[in-house]
Amino acid sequence: MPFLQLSGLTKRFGDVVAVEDFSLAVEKGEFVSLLGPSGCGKTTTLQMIAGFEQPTSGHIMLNGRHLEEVPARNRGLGIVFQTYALFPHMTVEENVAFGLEMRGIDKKERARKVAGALELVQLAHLAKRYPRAMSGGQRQRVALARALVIEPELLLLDEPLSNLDAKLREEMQLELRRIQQEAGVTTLLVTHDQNEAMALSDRVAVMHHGRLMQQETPFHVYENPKSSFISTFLGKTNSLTATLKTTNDEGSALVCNGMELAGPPAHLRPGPITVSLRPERIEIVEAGEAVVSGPVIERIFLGDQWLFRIETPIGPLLVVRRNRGQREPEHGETVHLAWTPHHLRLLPKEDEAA
Ligand SMILES: Nc1ncnc2c1ncn2[C@@H]1O[C@H](COP(=O)(O)OP(=O)(O)OP(=O)(O)O)[C@@H](O)[C@H]1O
Repeated sequence: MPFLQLSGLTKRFGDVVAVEDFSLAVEKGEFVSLLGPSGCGKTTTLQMIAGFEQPTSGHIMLNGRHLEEVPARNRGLGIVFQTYALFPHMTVEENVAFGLEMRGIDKKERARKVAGALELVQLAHLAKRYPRAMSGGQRQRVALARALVIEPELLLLDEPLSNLDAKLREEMQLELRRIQQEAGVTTLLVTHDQNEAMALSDRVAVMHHGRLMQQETPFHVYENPKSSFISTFLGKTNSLTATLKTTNDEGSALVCNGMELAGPPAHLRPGPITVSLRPERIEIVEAGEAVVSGPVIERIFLGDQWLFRIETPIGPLLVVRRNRGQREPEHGETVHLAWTPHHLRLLPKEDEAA
């Protein structure tokens, strides 16, 4: 039996179905992200696990116990919110010690555990500080130490890094992963930030309209999205409308804006489909090798990479190239593009409306 098992979890608020028939299994020590756009039901799912919301139906099992009947305070979970929720009148060590005090842990043991938790988040030197005299990143570490000090069976993180600026957020992502692995704690993270979910998680569970759409490793979800919603939500992609003409074990034939294209074998019926082509899969080639050609209509330098938008007969294509310090096409210059057919992902058309 998995360490955490959500089975058929559903939550309705009046007419609104916030979470629908959501099932997910998480193994001990695993880091899983619930990823999805605003309003897809991520927080509601976390709140049901935490015990702040009652499921309309479904079950939550943690380490062999049914959690539905257990009051929030007795679930023994570590929780970190976006706002950190530190006590402003308490020092860092008092904040971290609070949960232990509530549990009646004696002073000596408390001091030992607090020291260990502050060590883990690398804040031992700031134990006597007050939260107001700390940066956002440091406060976030205090919140983490406070959640981890009780040695929770499960750590729940609700958008914990979204109040930090971009650079600090990236640093804290690495930190969060290190801390989670060192503590070995099973972790569920709620985020709408695909980079964060990919950087941190063993597995990503993508949600849309209260439902679980796909749950696999970040690499697998990125490379093999099940729907066009997922392919556009996770990373950048070129989404093309096409018609699948024929398919067999060798490959498929597509028509996109009147142009014939070769694709990989498809598990779809002939007819309208969506084709996803990742920008980093498109190469700039010589005229003779081109699948499509067209002028550069946008050219953006991002330091480590270049983004180009090329006007082609199958529509504008986004192309990403690693900056290697070499000459890159100019605005208006005609470029020739190619890709291998098996890099196309053929997805059902209906998904777009979902
Ligand atoms: N207490 C509530 N009463 C009524 N509707 C609610 C309540 N809480 C959430 N909802 C609705 O349920 C849906 C899911 O909300 P939820 O907060 O779980 O989404 P989310 O994916 O976490 O979004 P965000 O990232 O914006 O917080 C939304 O349509 C929301 O308006």
